This record gives sequence, C-alpha cells and structure tokens, in this order.
Amino acid sequence: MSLQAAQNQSATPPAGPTPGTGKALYGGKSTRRISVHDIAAATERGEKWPMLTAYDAMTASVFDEAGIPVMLVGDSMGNCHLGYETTVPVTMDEMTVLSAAVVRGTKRALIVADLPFGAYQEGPVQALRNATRLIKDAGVGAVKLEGGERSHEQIRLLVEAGIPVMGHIGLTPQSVNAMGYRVQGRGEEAAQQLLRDAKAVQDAGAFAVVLELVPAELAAEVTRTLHIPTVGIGAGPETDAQVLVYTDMVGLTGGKVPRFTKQYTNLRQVMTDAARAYAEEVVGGTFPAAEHTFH
Ligand SMILES: Nc1nc(=O)c2c([nH]1)NC[C@@H]1CN(c3ccc(C(=O)N[C@@H](CCC(=O)O)C(=O)O)cc3)CN21
Ligand SMILES: CC(C)C(=O)C(=O)O
Ligand SMILES: [Mg+2]
Repeated sequence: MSLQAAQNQSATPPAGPTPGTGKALYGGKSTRRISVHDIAAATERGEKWPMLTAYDAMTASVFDEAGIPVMLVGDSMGNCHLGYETTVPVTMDEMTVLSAAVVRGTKRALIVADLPFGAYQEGPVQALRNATRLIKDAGVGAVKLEGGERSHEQIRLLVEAGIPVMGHIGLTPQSVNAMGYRVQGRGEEAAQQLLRDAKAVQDAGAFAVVLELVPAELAAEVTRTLHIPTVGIGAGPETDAQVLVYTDMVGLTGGKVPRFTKQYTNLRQVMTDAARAYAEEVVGGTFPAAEHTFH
C-alpha cells in the first residue's frame, strides 16, 4: 500500500460494513465471491487481510465459513499433502484436481492457485496454456507464479488475457535446488534486486505480490513503494496481508516447520488422541456400543 493510501486511511476511518466493499471481505451480507477488486479496495482503506493455503474441499469449507477471504491452493501441497520432499515435483494435474476441490468447497473466498514448477518456465505461451487450465477446468479466480524480473513476460501475457496474477518474490521455493531456504534480500545489492523484482511484478500488471522470507524492514519498504498489496510470509508485520501454510497453522505438518509460522492449535495431537482412543475401544470391545448398533 502506498503512503497516499495510508494517508487516505487515517483521514477517513472506515465507517463500518458497506455492501460489496470493505468489511464484506470478512463476511458481510454479500454472498458473491470476493474479487481482486475487493482485495485492492480493502487494502486502499488500510485493512489488513489474511490468506491461508487449502488443498481440499473439506478444509477449504471450514476456512470459508471462518471468514478467510483469500485461499491459496499452494504448491506446498507437495510437501504438506502429497508426501513429496519439496514443492518441485508437483504437477499441473495435481494442481488442477485439488484446486477444483477447493473451489467446490467454498462460496465466498477468492481462490488463487500456484502454477507449479515447470508450468511457466518455458515462457509466456506455456504459462498462459497452464493458467488457462486452472481458470477453466478448476475454476480458480487467479493464479500465482514465482519470480520477479525473470517472470515479468509471463505475468504480462496472463494479465493481458484477463487472468489475475499474484506474484511471489524473495524466497521462491521452486528454486530450492539453486537457492536453498535462506532469508533473501540481505545486504544492499540483494535489497535493490528485491525492489526491482517487486516493481517488475507490479509493472507487469499483477494484483498483489507475496514477499517470502525477507527482512521486515525491506518488506516494509517494498510495501510503501508499491501500490498493489504485499502479502508477507516471514516478512514481518508491515505487509498489507499475511499468508500461512494451513498445516503449520493448525499443527498438522509432520517434522520441521519454518520459524516464521505460528501454530494456533495442535490438530496432530487431537487426531492422535482420537485415533488411539478409537483403537483402544475396538481392541477392548467397547466400540461399537448399543447406540451404534442395528438389529
Ligand atoms: N509446511 C510448509 N510451510 C511453509 O511455509 C512452506 C512449505 N511447507 N513449503 C513451501 C515453502 C517452503 N518454505 C520454507 C521452507 C523452509 C524454510 C526454512 O527452513 N527457513 C529457516 C530460516 C532460514 C534462514 O534463517 O535463512 C527457518 O529456520 O525457518 C523457510 C520457508 C515456505 N513454504
Ligand atoms: C507459502 C505460500 C506463499 C506458497 O506459495 C505455497 O503455500 O505454496
Ligand atoms: Mg507456492
């Protein structure tokens, strides 16, 4: 969000829910889907907004009813949901099936789907072909792809074709084999590159940009510089929006989680306890009881 927008915000505080805009992001009366324009308008008013990943209809319906306005069918499904080591092996077929499920499970949220590794690196035409699949076959409202300057031609062609695009710069996990999982944008030269990447994404026509694993001060500077919303993950508190991988947020991720995540509950423990209780009752012969039994 620009400084101008921030000043507008302090000059005219939001006056409560307005149909079709503003607090409608968080479950106002409107039942239509949230659009990229609603996202831009909310950000202009200085409203921060939360994004969560989702990979199936059931989970997505929970978050939709909880009022999460934007959901990302992230290629993090690779390690969080499909059992791969990283996001790198995720295919367009996997993205399309799970994105369609998330769309079916939701009524209100804007659904953004990642273009997986290999689905846009060949060039803009390949990017358009694969983004079109996610829009037409899965029914998502927008796509996301990684890279700043290196991806600006892809972003531009998708936007010209009428597909809203979210950019993603800083740590780009599809490049893990080249860059590892390290904080990005440290040092003057790397910071200048991140600013150039952010501007390239905005100039290409993206409606928002994810900043992953960058110093908070740099994320704040990018946020002040751009007019499109910034969505932070491991980028400090001053971005316009935040995103978390939902399995980290609910404590379901097996193994190590990044330091920037916050675990709000421990579903792994809840599910472990439930599974053990069920197993004990089956072994002990106390389940099924009379009320679960037909004669
Ligand atoms: N479960 C999960 N959560 C995520 O946030 C996530 C995924 N998976 N998969 C796709 C990408 C990969 N991400 C990652 C993966 C590892 C680190 C990591 O190891 N970070 C170090 C900090 C490194 C440093 O200090 O430079 C850490 O300890 O958090 C960070 C982000 C974020 N995304
Ligand atoms: C971490 C977020 C931004 C993402 O790209 C994903 O979940 O795949
Ligand atoms: Mg991703």
